[in-house]
Amino acid sequence: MSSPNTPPVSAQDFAASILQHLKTSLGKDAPHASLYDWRMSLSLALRDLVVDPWFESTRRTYEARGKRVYYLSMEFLIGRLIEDVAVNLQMDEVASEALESLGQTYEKVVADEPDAALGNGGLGRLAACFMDSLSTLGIPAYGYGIRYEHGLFEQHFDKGVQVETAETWLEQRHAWEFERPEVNYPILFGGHVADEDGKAVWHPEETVIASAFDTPVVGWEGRWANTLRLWAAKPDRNFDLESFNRGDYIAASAPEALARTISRVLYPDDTTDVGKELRLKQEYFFTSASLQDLVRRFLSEGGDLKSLPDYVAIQLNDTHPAIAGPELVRILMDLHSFEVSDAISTARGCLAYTNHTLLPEALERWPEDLFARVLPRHHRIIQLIEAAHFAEAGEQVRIIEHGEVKMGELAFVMAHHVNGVSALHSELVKETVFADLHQAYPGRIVNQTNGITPRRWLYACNPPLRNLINDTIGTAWPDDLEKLQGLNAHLDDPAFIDRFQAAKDTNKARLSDWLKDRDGVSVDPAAMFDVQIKRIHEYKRQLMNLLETVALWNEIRDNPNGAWTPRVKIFGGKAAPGYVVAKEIIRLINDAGAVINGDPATKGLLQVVYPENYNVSMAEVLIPATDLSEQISTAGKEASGTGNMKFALNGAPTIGTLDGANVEIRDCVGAENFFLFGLTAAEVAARRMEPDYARHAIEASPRLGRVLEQIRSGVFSPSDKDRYAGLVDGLFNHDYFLVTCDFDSYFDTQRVVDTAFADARSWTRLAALNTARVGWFSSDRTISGYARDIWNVRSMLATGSGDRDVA
Ligand SMILES: [N-]=[N+]=N[C@]1([C@H](N)O)O[C@H](CO)[C@@H](O)[C@H](O)[C@H]1O
Repeated sequence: MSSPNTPPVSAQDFAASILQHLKTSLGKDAPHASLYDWRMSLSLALRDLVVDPWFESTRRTYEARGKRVYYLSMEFLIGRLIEDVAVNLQMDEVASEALESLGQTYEKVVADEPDAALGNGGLGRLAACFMDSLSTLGIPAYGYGIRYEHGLFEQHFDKGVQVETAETWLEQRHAWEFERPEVNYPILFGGHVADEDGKAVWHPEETVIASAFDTPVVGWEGRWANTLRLWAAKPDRNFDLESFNRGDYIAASAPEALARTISRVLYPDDTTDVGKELRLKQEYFFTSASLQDLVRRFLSEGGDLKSLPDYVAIQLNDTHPAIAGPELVRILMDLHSFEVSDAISTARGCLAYTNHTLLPEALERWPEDLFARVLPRHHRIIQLIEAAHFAEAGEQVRIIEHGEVKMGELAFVMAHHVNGVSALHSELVKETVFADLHQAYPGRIVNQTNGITPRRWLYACNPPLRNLINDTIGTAWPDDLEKLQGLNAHLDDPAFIDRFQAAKDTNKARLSDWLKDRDGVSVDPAAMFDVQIKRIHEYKRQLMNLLETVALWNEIRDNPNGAWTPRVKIFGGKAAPGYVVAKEIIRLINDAGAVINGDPATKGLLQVVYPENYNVSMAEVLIPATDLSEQISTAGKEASGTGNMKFALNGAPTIGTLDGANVEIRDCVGAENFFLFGLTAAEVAARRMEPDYARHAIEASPRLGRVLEQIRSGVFSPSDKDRYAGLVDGLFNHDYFLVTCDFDSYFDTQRVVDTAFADARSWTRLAALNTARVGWFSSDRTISGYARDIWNVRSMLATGSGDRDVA
């Protein structure tokens, strides 16, 4: 079945199209084709079906003079695209049949595609989910980012230690992009600003060219397609032949190498301020290119820049593109002769900013001298913006302070709206990081709780459950996810519960086969798959999960005849290469896992698995197979989380704290259907005031004390006894994330989970209930909220005149 808007394509026709591309695009005939050839031919054949809706969407937006959304993000954690496009075009079954008729296996061909890993974690994946929802809702939009040559590093374990190697997604041709050599912009750096005839004129020292690569993003049923425009850096001058002829080959290729450095690699830090000059240049590079591009488009459609806010809604994904405020002011003042106050108000009318974290180390602050050296014109403009802000709201909050340029404050002052990413987080943003600005600009901070696209995170990654849902409530849910509520009526239908269990079992069997094939690891699909997959960070408390695992190991060995619920503890996640403690935690999980997995006393009852190189594609295999979702961050620290939503949607109940979007998930599924533990955000703040709170917590918990002593004394590092002494001492002396204080509550709640899981039918009912009640966490709902409350844009779909209400 193909979508109503794409021409019906039979498997036979589609097979012919694949063969055509094999011949003319890959220059191969079927008998000599490699997996790469088949994968590319399939991708190109699918891409052919996206081009018409893409052109149509662009044409209709142009004709309607509709308002466009511009989503500026340093990260787009896309993953693979074949299945996403096939599913959105309703071509997945046709594609599978076509390949089969050509003697190929769809799953095998799909798995050959490298992930586009242009992001670190939640922030980057959210941007990718948002692009899918913008197209599905028919909202005209561009995503703007950087076409990194190397995405997030590849993670390997060397004796349990994380080692990083460069990611190489572009070593092979990227099938989904269209190069736009005609779309390029000069990006200026350094130099000085001179006052000439009363005007500030920037004389840059360095110029790099930003060149565009476009990827169409098609929505559900192919009704609309937007553009993801990624910028690559190129030198502004040709190859230096003279140096080459002189034999100075380095000098000859230096301009190219230097320029390309800007889009060479993604900085691997998640929720940490990078603070490096190259990072600032990356942020300005893509932001300036994007603003120059959208202003050119607006003017080419006959627009008057004074009305720019009526046609352009720019969303800043965190502070990484916060330079957009001064840059748009520069473009309006220096290139279009706006007065400073008009330039500032016009720019603010276009800009909105999303805050994704409260962690102080993540708030970007650039040394003023570095900033002024790299962006001398913007340094001046920020002083003008700050002066206007002082005039409007007083001088409580400065943008430039203590020799630093604070990008959060700059983004806030230059935005008409600022939003947090969960209800709890948005309140904490008002009470903490932006408390003064909230006072000065009441009503500017709003909430837009995150969401996930159900097309990738249920329809595509979980066929067994998808089919069950289709059979039970029909097929309208993929772009109207709250329709899943219809499953509530089936929770007490034994046949439905049987099928739900069967779907989970199929996914668990698939995961165990995947682990066996990939890593030679055998897991028992009948055991509870207890999964924590996310970036490694102390506030996410993978360490507490490991401590509980060791405590359970002790408990089982102490009570070998106890009625233990077999568990497989599955961890997945990368640590930023420079994050020493996080890398220690990874090593400890692997070291402890090796000892526990080798212990005959607990074999079959407890196992630790940590597959290398967690990424989007791995999440798509792990999440459908999960029984228990670990969302155990210190309350007040995880702004939202989005993995929590994916697990619940795929029928995995949550053990978690009242943090981020966990709070709203618990509200949706019901408190009795959520395994809650731990201190609340307010209690965390109070506990931190108590002296020696960690030591007291450990003294009060012999179970925890025993585990810490085992780790400190080298039980899991016999060849290097003191390997974890520092890590354990750290818990005793400055357990900032209250692992020690929440441990007992966490351990006890895990035992409640054991008992609940032992009753298979009621557990399956609980799992199905989660799926039924988390439809609200669709990124379609999130984007509808942004469209209504922040962007004031309308969908182009229903009536074709851009006035369908997307609320
Ligand atoms: N940066 N950043 N922030 C995060 C994630 N680490 O990427 O953004 C994500 C997307 O908003 C949040 O879900 C998550 O809680 C938050 O920590």
